[in-house]
Amino acid sequence: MGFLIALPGPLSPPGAGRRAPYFRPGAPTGASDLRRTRKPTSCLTRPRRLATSVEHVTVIATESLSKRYPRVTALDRLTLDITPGVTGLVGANGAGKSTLIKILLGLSPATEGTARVLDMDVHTEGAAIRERVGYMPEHDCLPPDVTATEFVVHMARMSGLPGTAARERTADTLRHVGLYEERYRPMGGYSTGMKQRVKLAQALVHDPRLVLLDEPTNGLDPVGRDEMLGLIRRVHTDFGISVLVTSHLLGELERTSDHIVVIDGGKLLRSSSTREFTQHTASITVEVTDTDAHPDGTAALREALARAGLSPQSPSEANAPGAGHLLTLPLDDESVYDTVRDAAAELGLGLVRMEQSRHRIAEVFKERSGADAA
Ligand SMILES: Nc1ncnc2c1ncn2[C@@H]1O[C@H](COP(=O)(O)OP(=O)(O)OP(=O)(O)O)[C@@H](O)[C@H]1O
Repeated sequence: MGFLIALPGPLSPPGAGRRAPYFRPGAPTGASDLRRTRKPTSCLTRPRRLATSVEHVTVIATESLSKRYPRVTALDRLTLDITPGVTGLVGANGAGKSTLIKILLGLSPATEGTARVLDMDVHTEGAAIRERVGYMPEHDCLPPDVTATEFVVHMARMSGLPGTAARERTADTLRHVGLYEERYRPMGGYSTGMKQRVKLAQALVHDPRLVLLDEPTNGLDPVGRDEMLGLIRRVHTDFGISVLVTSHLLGELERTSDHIVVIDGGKLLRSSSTREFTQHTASITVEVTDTDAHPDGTAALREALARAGLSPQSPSEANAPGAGHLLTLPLDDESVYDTVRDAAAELGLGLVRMEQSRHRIAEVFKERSGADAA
């Protein structure tokens, strides 16, 4: 979905140009009040609204939400309850992620069911939702001849920020996404990673309570992905803004998200905390050093453990970097820890790591589809 950066004009969806007023309901609204009360740039320079006692509050709630196009059902009776924090929405291409975001922004009507965002009805309160929600579209949609500063200032002004505040908040936001040095260059010369950062900055500049990020790691190399995922995590931890972030890669969001929702063919496959997804398995992972006496310490330990009646294995991701130095062992009881420690000590090997293994999200689904096929 690449339809929206909220530029005014015929290409903008109805209401897309309405972004957040700078002041929250109940806050002072006049320029003189602004001068009297607070410095308008402070929001991105200090933690704000960190979710504490309101963890139970629902940020997004859908009930039996469906969207049918003439030839395809994009969403099929989807019921979700998303709380504050970072939520990963994972699904293959065509699973319905962008369709869900369009409905949540009040830009596309659902065929059936209901959806509420920040306790507002997407059907009747779309404009109010867009005032309080930031949105980062999936596709490249930045004007090439415009600098990042000009663009983000424009978006901030459209959100109702006065000129000076818009410029100051733009500088803060671009600094937050790591584009401060490059902010006066036309965006046509930016790399994909820089463009993604500008899109993130414009989603944040109006101080939203929630941001919807559609495939923010699209087109990025592994380092760029890691950096973007780190930035997204900080949007919540540093500023208390809730995040719904989509990806078609199952494992990508597990370090970034508190909660993971998986959809397939518009249907909900699973929604649970990342911790539940990646719960401990009943095995431990062990890593030891090599020594002069045992140049392959891992092999020596494997033999010693086998002699002690254990069944050491190579980890399931055998091709992963460093996997050749790891052993996994079934954790039948706590004595396994002692056996490993004693074996390593007898061989004179340093014990680098001995920890209970965790599921990877991808493994959970591999196991499940294996069970389904059986
Ligand atoms: N305007 C539309 N008219 C008809 N079909 C559509 C429309 N928008 C989306 N679809 C279809 O709905 C399904 C879900 O599309 P959607 O864009 O929501 O998926 P997605 O999970 O975001 O995937 P991607 O990351 O590839 O965009 C797809 O089969 C798509 O072809």
